[in-house]
Order: sequence, then structure tokens, then C-alpha cells
Amino acid sequence: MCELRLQSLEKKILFEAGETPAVVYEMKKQVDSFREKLESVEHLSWLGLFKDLSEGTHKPSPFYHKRALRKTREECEHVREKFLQMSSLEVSEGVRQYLKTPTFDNWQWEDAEIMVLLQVMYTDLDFIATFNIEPEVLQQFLFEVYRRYNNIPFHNFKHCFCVTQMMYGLIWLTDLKSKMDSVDLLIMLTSAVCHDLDHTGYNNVYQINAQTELALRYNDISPLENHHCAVAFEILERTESNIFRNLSMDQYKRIREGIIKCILATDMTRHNEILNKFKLILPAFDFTNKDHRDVLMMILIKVSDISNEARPMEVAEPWLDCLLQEFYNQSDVEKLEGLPVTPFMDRDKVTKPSSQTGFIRFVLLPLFIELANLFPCLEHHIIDPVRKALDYYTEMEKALEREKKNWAQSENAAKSKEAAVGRQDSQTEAGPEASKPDIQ
Ligand SMILES: Nc1nc2c(ncn2[C@@H]2O[C@@H]3COP(=O)(O)O[C@H]3[C@H]2O)c(=O)[nH]1
Ligand SMILES: [Zn+2]
Repeated sequence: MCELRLQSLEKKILFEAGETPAVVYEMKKQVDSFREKLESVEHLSWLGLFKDLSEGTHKPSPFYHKRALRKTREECEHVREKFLQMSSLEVSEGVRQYLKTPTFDNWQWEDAEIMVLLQVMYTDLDFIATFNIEPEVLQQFLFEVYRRYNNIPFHNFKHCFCVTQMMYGLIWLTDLKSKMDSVDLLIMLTSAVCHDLDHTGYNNVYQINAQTELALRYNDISPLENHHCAVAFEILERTESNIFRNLSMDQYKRIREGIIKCILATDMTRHNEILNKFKLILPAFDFTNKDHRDVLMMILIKVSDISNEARPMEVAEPWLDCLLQEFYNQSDVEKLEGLPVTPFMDRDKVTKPSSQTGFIRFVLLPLFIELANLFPCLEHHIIDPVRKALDYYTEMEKALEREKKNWAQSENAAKSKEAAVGRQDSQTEAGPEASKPDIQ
């Protein structure tokens, strides 16, 4: 409204005075800046900073604007400066060891520090020395990766870090350094770093149903995963951020093939296909067999990708809140746009515990158990916490059911009481005659 009025005023003045007066120019600037502020902080509503006025009315309301996902230049420059300042500092031995465990708490670290921790992983796996990666190139690569993760609730830079950190932890816990060569390990870590680049918070089903640019580009075949992978190689195309620039052509080819395989394996529609392949080779698993190693690498990135529940409850639970925010947002948008609504994302159908008990029982545990068949030490590190989480959410689900039942009962009791009072009132209103038995 305000903007329209300004436009018409501006036109009038331009017509009469020949140029835009300073006062109108100033007002225009203020309107622009206010609009920008509104759009760029809209996504923060999931933090509870903004009230959703439609709450309780079941009116769908997307909580972040599709245009406001990208990081601003200022934000990136600020983090980059901090990262570069910190990158020369020595990270203590205690932190380096902690970084190798699934109990690591990502919420204690800000983005610039996370970039330093990623640098530590490349260093401590000896990649810097083995593949002759220059520190500035690794820093530029990590910065480009940071820049191309969007400001969305779940598939953001912190998720990229968690997946990479779990992969890093699994490599150490299972002593993969003694079983696979450095190229494979480099493929695994870098795939984890890049696996969700430029995710916009809307899954493949949405991309396909909404016929987005990505779905059109990739013919509905894993549009997101293909995109994450393409963005990874866009970053690696540039000499200044190409951490593989000192490798031989053959090594580069092998790494490219490996990264593509790993990132494409994160499409959950391929879950059963990949898990069944792994189950088939498991009884005679052979680390010298390339096909076996390839399947294991796909399983490891899949496990890392969905491993939040393998972490301590204080770390895992906030991640579930973030995931549900992203799910609910997608289903709200689907409702608004008249697209089929993805059932497991629908706020009218899914609760926190119902989402988790099903996911843990039917997806997480069956996958994790197979990996632990190959590496029994993982039972304690990643399966025990997942079982605990399952108990926790099963209890929460029961409590919720009880509450629903109690609520329904008290609602019914209130209704019958109201009805009884209503009957009494109507009898009194009709007067004593009305309550007399009919004697005719
Ligand atoms: N319900 C539930 N789904 C999860 C969890 N972690 C990962 N996922 C799902 O698994 C999917 C893995 O691939 P995506 O990142 O596309 O999207 C992820 C979510 O849909 C979790 O803890 N709970
Ligand atoms: Zn992911």
C-alpha cells in the first residue's frame, strides 16, 4: 500500500518537478530497507522470535521466504574473517580427541569455529600431507562450502558439519585407516562435507510435484542430490578452492566417481536398494573388493546422514525440532500451492514422538544394525543411544495419547454437563406448568 502510494506520488512529482526530490528518495530507501528486513528475518520465526498470528487457526503459513534463504555477502565475509583469524591457532589435543566421538556437541560451536574443526579433520586424517593440499586452498574450499549452505532450519551448514563429524568419528572408531586407502577416506569425508550443498528446505517430492527448475534439469531423477553434487564440483572447478588440484588425473577421476556415488546414495528413495546390497555382501565382506568397498562407503554416508539420534539427547532433540520445522514448512507450502501434501511432513498428522518412533524402528535401527554386524564395536557407540531415544519417544508418545484421552474425556464430561444444564434451564424457563405430567 505504502509502496504504491509512494510510486504514484513519485510519478506525479517527476512529472511536475522533473526529478525525484530528496525527501521522496529517502522515503523510498526506508521502505526498501524495511521490506528487506522483513524478508530476510522471516525465516527466524522458527526460533520463536516472531509470533505466528495464524496459530490455532490451522491456516498454513510458510515460515521462511524462498528468496531469503541465501546467506548475505556481509554474513559470509564476517565469518570468513573470523575463520581466517582462528585458523592459525592450535586446537588442543582434548578437542581433537573429542572430535572423534559421536558424543560431540555441535551446538557449542559457531560457524567459524566449525570451519576450523573441519580443517582439523583434513589435517588429522593426513590428507594435507598425503594429497599436498595447500592450507589456503583448503580454507577457500571450506569457505565456499559454508557460503553455499543456506539459512534453513535443518539442511544447513551445521547439518553438513554433523554428518561430516559422524563420518570422521566412524572412520576412527572402526579403524578404517588400516582397512581402506587414503583416496577412499578422502572421498568419504569430502562427500559428507558437500552432500547437501544449496539445499533449499524442500525435498525431492516437492521439487517433482512443483516442477521446479531442479526437477526439470534432472528429469525428476534425484534432483536434489544431483544438484548438491554439481555445486560441489562447481566449487572444485575453481583452482583457488580445488583441494584436489595437486592430484594425478587418475586419482581425480577416481575421487569424482566416488563422490558422485556417495552423494547420490543419500537419496532416501534408494534406501532399500542400498541396504539390501549391503546385506547380500555382508557374510563374505572383503575390503580388497572394490564393489564391496563402494557399497560400504554408501552405507557409511547414509548412516552419518541420519545419525542425529545416535548422539546424546541434548544434542539430538534440538535437531528433531529443526527437522520438523522444515517438514511443516514444506507441507504448509504444499497446502498453499495446492500440491499433494507429503504425509510425514503434515503438522496435522505428525507429532514429534510419532515421527521419531516410526523412523527409528523402520529406518534407523535396521540400517545401523547391519553396519554393526560388520563393526561390532559400533553397537555401544551408536546403537545403544538410538535404543534409548526409541524408549524416550515411545514414552512421550504414550504420554501424549493419555493426555489426548483425558482431554477427550473431560471435553465429553463438560458437554454432557452443559446439555444437562441446558435441559434444566429450558424446563425452568417454560414454567412449572411445563414440568407437570400430562394428565389428559
Ligand atoms: N523422522 C525423522 N526423519 C529423519 C531424521 N533424520 C533424517 N531424517 C529423514 O531422512 C532423510 C535423509 O535424507 P534428507 O536429508 O533428504 O531428509 C532426511 C529426513 O527426511 C530423524 O531423526 N527423524
Ligand atoms: Zn543430509
